[in-house]
Amino acid sequence: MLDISNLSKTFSPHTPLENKVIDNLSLQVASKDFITLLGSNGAGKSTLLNLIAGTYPADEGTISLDGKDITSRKAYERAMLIGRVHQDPRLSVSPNMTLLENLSLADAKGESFSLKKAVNLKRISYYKEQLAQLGLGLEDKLNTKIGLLSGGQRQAVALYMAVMKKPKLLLLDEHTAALDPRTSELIMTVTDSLIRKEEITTLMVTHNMKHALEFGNRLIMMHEGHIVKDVSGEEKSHLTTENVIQMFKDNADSIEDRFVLGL
Ligand SMILES: Nc1ncnc2c1ncn2[C@@H]1O[C@H](COP(=O)(O)OP(=O)(O)OP(=O)(O)O)[C@@H](O)[C@H]1O
Repeated sequence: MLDISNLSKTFSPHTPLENKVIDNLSLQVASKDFITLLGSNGAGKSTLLNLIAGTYPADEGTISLDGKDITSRKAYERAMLIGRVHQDPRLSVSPNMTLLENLSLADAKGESFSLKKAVNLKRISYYKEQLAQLGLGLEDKLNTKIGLLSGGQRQAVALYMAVMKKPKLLLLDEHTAALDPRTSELIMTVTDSLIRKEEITTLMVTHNMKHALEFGNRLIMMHEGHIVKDVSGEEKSHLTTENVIQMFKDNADSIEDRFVLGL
């Protein structure tokens, strides 16, 4: 489904700051896989997601999605196939626009439109129905600017917008990290139910070990631009936090406090 082959990326090449962040990485992701991606700071997790999304090009290697080679496609072209939610909601939604305007824009993704034309009043009852299922009271906030919503509500909107057009792939980059623990749990529940409902293949970067264990069918650990551990199915379902801490000890230089705090 997602086929990454011999991918490499070096920042600031041929300078004293040269940094090979992704090093000949290959990864095959099956349709409907939900992968939790762990790794220490600077392991290359966000860079991998950025390369998949086309934020910047890879130096070497290929990426194909659903049988199509997307390696040289621009980010906006890939956005038709790939939904994305970041830690910072401002990267996923437009805070100065209302919820309705944001949803209308996401709904019109890939079409030429003016905002006035794009705000689809006929869709309001559909949006309300869908938003009500998220259980965060968003169905009554359609005319509220996104910037005035709570952090959890914003991330729920970002998630909903990311999956609205049924992307082939969903990339989640620490999308609950800026939320308080209770809201983070709530957004993970919403995330899991949207992924299951829409059956979307997902890669989720997280520093929360509990989430990495509880969600998804496959867990990958990265270190220094490599995949150092890849556990799936039965084996993943039996993993414990102690196992993951041991994985860090065996494969990474150190384990940071924020991983342990995620327990
Ligand atoms: N656009 C960029 N230009 C230069 N260096 C970058 C760029 N993006 C990332 N890096 C560097 O690449 C390395 C890997 O960064 P990346 O954000 O992919 O790591 P990560 O595994 O997501 O880490 P974290 O868990 O801390 O978010 C870091 O040393 C970072 O400073």
